[in-house]
Amino acid sequence: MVINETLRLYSPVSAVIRKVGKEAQLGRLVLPANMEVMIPIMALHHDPQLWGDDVHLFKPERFTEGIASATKYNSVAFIPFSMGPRSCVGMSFATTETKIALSMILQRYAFTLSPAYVHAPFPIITLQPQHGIQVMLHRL
Ligand code: HEM
Repeated sequence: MVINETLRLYSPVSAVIRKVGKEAQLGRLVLPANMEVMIPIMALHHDPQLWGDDVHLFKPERFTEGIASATKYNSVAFIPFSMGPRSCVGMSFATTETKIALSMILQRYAFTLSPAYVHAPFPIITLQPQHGIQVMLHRL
């Protein structure tokens, strides 16, 4: 739940681009062949119509009943790893690695943000903390 909520609010990849293979109808739009379409992952993850008025709050409990329930069964509302045949091949690896790293840290330390921390998510190819993330570790 914490990992999903982090990926929602701070999606490392903020958008993906796809090329239209052959002319296609998308709702009222006709997309010509070869047109490039940007899918704004970050905007979808921050859309109050999809997530509610508390969209900007960090609330891992949104995912208590899983992703399908959190997105009200709208499969494009949460796509940090993109979707379809060219979605991220590293998804399971990245998620497992994050769980292992977090559990190794939390078995040994409690941590809080340093007062020096300045919240400044900044997209440079991937989303990054502009001034780093200063934390204070407390050995358990
Ligand atoms: C939290 C971590 C990660 C996120 C959020 C992420 C997200 C994404 C996204 C959104 C795409 C689609 C990009 C596009 O179509 O333009 C992608 C593709 C890809 N990712 Fe990741 N990724 C992560 C970690 C990893 C890791 C750890 C690996 C390798 C071990 C990896 C390997 C790849 C590869 C090879 C593709 C291209 C797949 C293709 O085009 O068929 N990713 N990733």
